[in-house]
Amino acid sequence: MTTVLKTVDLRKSFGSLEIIRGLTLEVQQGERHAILGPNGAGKSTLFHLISGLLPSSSGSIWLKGQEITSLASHRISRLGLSRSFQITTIFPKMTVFENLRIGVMAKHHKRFSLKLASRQADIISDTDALIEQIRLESVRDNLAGDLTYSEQRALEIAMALASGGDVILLDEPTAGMSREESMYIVDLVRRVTEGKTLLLIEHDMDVVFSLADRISVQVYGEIIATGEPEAIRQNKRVQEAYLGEASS
Ligand SMILES: Nc1ncnc2c1ncn2[C@@H]1O[C@H](COP(=O)(O)OP(=O)(O)OP(=O)(O)O)[C@@H](O)[C@H]1O
Repeated sequence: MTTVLKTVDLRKSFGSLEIIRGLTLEVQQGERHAILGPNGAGKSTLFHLISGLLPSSSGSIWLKGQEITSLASHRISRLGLSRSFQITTIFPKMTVFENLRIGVMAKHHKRFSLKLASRQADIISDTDALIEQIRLESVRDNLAGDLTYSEQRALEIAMALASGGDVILLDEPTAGMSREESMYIVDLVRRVTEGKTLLLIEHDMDVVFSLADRISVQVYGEIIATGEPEAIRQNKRVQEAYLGEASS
């Protein structure tokens, strides 16, 4: 097993409030790893630290063996880490194709050696391949703002994939969805992360237990347990801290 992403004794304070409190996490290459935890546990903050959106107060973060703790987010992205946001980040007045083309262009602009014309042809075919992958061909030229909620979330996931990263961070991709919509997203996430590494924040137990190879439980800024779904389900500390609370 190769560790692809790691945090070591990570801490983050906002003023005098410590939100991430010595958090150590290891994500293995190729796994789908879910972070489960109650509201306010600091899960989104953890993603902001890993993706370079916020600086950490102390501790370290490693991607593919390279320390990324103080790197800017665009440099972390270039090393192969892609993320989606809990808040919708698509452009509503642009079409599905135009939205995705922005992400794809970011990837292609790294390859300066290519001639402009062939680069543009590549951008179009990569964008269409992505649209096919998320099965939004029928709404390719519709404005993103006119899509259904679950289609918008699918587009958002595709935006995270567009930059071509092989370590994908998704923050609550099924938030606010019906059961049917959630299962559509679960199926989509499973397909599009095939062969990649996924770190996923998710509240929905059914989603977590059907998608994750391993689960880490985050409570008050710390990981209190990591393991395979069944071991997490049986873990007494987890039951007391989270699962008990969730089912009450
Ligand atoms: N920029 C900030 N300044 C001050 N406090 C913040 C900031 N960002 C987050 N917090 C606080 O940190 C705590 C953790 O927030 P965070 O969004 O990381 O939790 P979460 O586990 O993702 O919660 P949820 O499941 O509700 O999204 C919250 O109490 C929040 O108010």
